[in-house]
Amino acid sequence: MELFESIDAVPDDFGAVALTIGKFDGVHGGHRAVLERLQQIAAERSLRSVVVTFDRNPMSLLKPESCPQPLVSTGQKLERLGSTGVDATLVLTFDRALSEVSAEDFVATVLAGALETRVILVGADFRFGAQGAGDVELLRTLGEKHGFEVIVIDDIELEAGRRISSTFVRELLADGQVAEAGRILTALHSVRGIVVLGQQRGRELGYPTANLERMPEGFIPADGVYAAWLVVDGTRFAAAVSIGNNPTFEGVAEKQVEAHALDQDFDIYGKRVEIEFVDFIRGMVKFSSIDSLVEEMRRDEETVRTILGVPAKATLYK
Ligand SMILES: Cc1cc2nc3c(=O)[nH]c(=O)nc-3n(C[C@H](O)[C@H](O)[C@H](O)COP(=O)(O)O)c2cc1C
Ligand SMILES: Nc1ncnc2c1ncn2[C@@H]1O[C@H](COP(=O)(O)OP(=O)(O)O)[C@@H](O)[C@H]1O
Repeated sequence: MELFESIDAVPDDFGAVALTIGKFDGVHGGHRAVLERLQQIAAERSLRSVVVTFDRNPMSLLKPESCPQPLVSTGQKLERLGSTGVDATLVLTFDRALSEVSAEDFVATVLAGALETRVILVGADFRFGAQGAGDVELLRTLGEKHGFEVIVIDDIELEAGRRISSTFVRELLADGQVAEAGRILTALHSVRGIVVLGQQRGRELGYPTANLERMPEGFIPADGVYAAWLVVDGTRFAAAVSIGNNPTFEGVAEKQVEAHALDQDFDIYGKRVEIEFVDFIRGMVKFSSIDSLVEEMRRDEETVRTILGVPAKATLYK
């Protein structure tokens, strides 16, 4: 996938395109269905398939108090978009200046200027331009002027009838339902960040944990214990993950996202690692003793083995 980080980066001879435009937060199943349709249309008409997206949620600038936490960072989003097979993604910096561009000027400079748009796929509720003044109707009118067709795509629904949306995935994650979220995302939900120093206690408990930096990439699921994969330098390790402020111990103010890789002993401080959530095991508990915490962690480890299909360590007889 080619990546353009501004309209100026699009080469003049890039060619005619079919495009879709949006936040694509999470690149969930609904997004993927749209991107498949986009690629079909592009192939039928010998056009290149392009996604136009933003470097942040426009709401973070326009209405920060009600802007939701993103499901994925821009980096994670671009990786996921790349895996869908689209030819290119144009990432627009959503700053004050862009927020003030009128609907007409946006179409003239981006869709009909930097890009040679022939087809655009949008949802029925698509809004664009300053104050969201542009709608599908206006886009159609502008399409006649600039020579592109507008195709409106229906909402993609789950079997249960609920619309697939980033909001739905966010609600599931905030409730710890990572397996269900993964089903809608069509990929495991993940967070990633640098491994930093924790309280240096894990090793003493028999469960060293790689603690992620304070603001990792990706939406942090509800506090609790999870079965997950810890990805280090491209290798996946089965892991028991804990999210919360370790209530058994006093004085951890910040929420910790930490992963214990089963059967491993490695030094991964300073590495950028990814945690892919598979299933929820239990909530965070304030134990009355460290022994009862460790006992529960042992049970968690066994549960992780069952969920991920990792056999128990071979017992060594001396
Ligand atoms: C599988 C697992 C389950 C955990 N469950 C709890 C828990 O229920 N309550 C709690 O206070 N801490 C829990 N923790 C977090 C531990 O308190 C924490 O890993 C330990 O204090 C080490 O912290 P450190 O990495 O900052 O040294 C859990 C950790 C793991 C790996
Ligand atoms: N199996 C393992 N899973 C996770 N981290 C491990 C493991 N074995 C060793 N480590 C290393 O030990 C560190 C965690 O040790 P710990 O005593 O919990 O200290 P901290 O409080 O800094 O997390 C990790 O950051 C990692 O570098």
